[in-house]
Amino acid sequence: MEQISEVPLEETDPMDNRDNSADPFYTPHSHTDSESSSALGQQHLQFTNPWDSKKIPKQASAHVGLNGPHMDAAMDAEYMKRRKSSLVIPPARAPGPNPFHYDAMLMNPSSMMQNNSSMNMSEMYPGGAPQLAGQQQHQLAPGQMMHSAEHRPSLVYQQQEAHHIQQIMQAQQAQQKQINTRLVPSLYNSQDYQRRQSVAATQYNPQSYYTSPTQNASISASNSTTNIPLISPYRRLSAFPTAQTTLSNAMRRNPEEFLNQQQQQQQQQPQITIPQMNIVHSRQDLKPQINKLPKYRRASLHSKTISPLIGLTKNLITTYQLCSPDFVYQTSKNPKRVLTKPSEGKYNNGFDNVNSDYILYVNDVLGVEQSRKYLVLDILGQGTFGQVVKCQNLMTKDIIAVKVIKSKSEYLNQSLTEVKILELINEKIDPHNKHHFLRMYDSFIHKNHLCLVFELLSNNLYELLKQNQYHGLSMQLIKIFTRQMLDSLCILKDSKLIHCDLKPENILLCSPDKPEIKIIDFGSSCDESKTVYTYIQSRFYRAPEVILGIPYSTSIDMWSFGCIVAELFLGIPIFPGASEYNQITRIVNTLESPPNWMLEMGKNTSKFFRRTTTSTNGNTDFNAPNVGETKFHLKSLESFNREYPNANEQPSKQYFKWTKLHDIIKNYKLARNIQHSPELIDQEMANRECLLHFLSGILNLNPLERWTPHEASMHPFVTNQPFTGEWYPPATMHGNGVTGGPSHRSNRHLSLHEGAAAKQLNSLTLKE
Ligand SMILES: Nc1ncnc2c1ncn2[C@@H]1O[C@H](COP(=O)(O)OP(=O)(O)OP(=O)(O)O)[C@@H](O)[C@H]1O
Repeated sequence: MEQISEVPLEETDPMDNRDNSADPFYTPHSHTDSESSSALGQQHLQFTNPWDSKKIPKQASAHVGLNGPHMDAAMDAEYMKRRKSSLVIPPARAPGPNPFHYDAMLMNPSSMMQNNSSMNMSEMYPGGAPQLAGQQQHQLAPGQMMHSAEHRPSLVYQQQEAHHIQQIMQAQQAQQKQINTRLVPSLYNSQDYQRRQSVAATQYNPQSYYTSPTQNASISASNSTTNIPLISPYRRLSAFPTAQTTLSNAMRRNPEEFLNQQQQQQQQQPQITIPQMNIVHSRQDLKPQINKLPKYRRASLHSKTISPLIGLTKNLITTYQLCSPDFVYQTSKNPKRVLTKPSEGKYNNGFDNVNSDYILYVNDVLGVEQSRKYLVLDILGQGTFGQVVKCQNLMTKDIIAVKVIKSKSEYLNQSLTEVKILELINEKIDPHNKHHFLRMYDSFIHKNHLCLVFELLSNNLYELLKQNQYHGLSMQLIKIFTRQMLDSLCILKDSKLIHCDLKPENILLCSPDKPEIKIIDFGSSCDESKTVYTYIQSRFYRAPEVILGIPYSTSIDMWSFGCIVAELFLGIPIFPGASEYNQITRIVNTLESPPNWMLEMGKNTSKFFRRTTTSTNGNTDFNAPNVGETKFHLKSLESFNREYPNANEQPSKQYFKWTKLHDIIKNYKLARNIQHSPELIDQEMANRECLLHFLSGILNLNPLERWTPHEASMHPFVTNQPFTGEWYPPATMHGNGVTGGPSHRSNRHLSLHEGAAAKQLNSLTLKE
């Protein structure tokens, strides 16, 4: 099989292709292309880790509407404002007319009226016929307005505010003389409309039919133009109080008596209770009150009521159909949105872009066989090997994920290995789908592209951290993920399979609301006895033995696993190396130097380390032949740049205040909600102690001492047994050649193991 070419030390790393748009670790030097994004095109919902209420950051808490200690006053006020407006309940309404008639009328009232001449007014407007301001103005001279007064009150749908009423009462005498000629509904004042919209119907007061002379003057002026206020007539009508014609006659005969009667009637009528705003102090206060049959909700097509939220989201198509019976939804009529970037055709008869990626459009169909046709719905991610799209099986209607591999032969060949390994895992190794491996359903070729059909999963762990504003997850959640990853790693080790590309991007949640994960992307995987490639693993998660160029085994997955666990705690990668030199520098500075036997064996050791030999007289002689004790020193930045001027290595960016793993973990900031509880702080610090011990057993530079997944599974961090400060893995059948022992063995012990280690590693075939 053709090997993906080795990349010179100073070049960018093809394994790094995460979406770096908001990544604090993004440096152009450290990644290949920012287009290659695992989250390309995805809309990132603001994720607030549902299993980690403790750690929800301030911003995130606002997103989910959580109130409480995380909210500051300004946010609180804004939050309340939004809640207030959503609590305003519309007034009781007569059955509404077809809103489309109204809209059309607003556009062209006269033609609309003509078009609807066959329809009688009561059919169109069951609540009473509205009169549009402009239309009214056109048809009636000021003196004539009273003739249509029977209809006019029907247009008044909102109550006046208290001070208006007072004004009205004062002007009542004057109005009595003019009432027949000056009764103009205040509705036409669109500002009033806007202001009153949130005032509920219980304050409805017939006095509001009257307007003050000053108001009338301004209204008359505004109505003298043909402007139609930008108010939906549907809304006007919907709030229209019924039986207005008789009322207005009575009102005209004796307005004073009428008003008194109305006031008395109103006092006798039971008051409608409007929901009151309450300040939300805690989560408890957010308990929703659910009415089985809420008022004012529109009916669905099946005569059940549906909430406005459902109506405008889940039931959008039904909502459209209710508004316009002619509306028919057809996906095929949707415009085809391109999902691939760049979208210009270059190869494969224009089907592929410059990167040999198939140019995908929404509503494309992948596959030709009847039962294997997949309708493209959206993009899920993009990686080195191709694009992953959300699709629907046109026959079964199942929603699945399809990975469309690039059409280049090296990617195709490598992906055929992924197919073989996934088939092996799905059919033989984990036939009952119990060990957190991705399921593959099908594979086929479409326009020279290998397509792999997978079960649809949710966000990957990198996206999870990103959406959590790069804050670490709770201990509880880290433990849940750790157990599942270890379960998979045990199975892989027993099957002698190496994943070779474990990273947060390749661990996906099964669904957004459950802490259940699966491991994906077996495109770089291999059998432990066939470790063909030396340039493997994404840099941040690359094991020291791979960097140094010595034979490797399943223990490289354990290194990546350790880096992932640390990242889940810290929220950001523990070793975010900008180059291989930078990567090994970070590892050495944070942990320790690799043992001598590794450096002696490493093909790449001389790139990064300077060998010194202590001569017999005790002087350090860099160039002396091997006499006395040999030591390795990491090259300084200056000497590395002198040797490899093209590398142009930059000083390490410091993402943590502390250098050593111990200090980084211990001093990591405490979650806000435990900061004031000494008890919770003690518990957190005990958990950190245990995590630190766990990590130091896994992030052991010596692959032969690094804990195996079976050993790690027995650690108190995983089992939740009490951690006493010391723990040694019990001897297991699954060791790395050295059974048991703490991560920090003495140098004396190490030297004893060196011979055995070298022997064992040499027995692994290294084909290059
Ligand atoms: N089954 C799936 N369901 C949902 N999303 C998926 C699925 N498989 C992959 N993805 C998304 O697509 C991204 C890329 O997938 P994958 O890692 O398989 O591609 P790749 O080309 O092999 O990437 P890499 O560069 O890591 O090798 C993943 O990080 C994930 O976000």
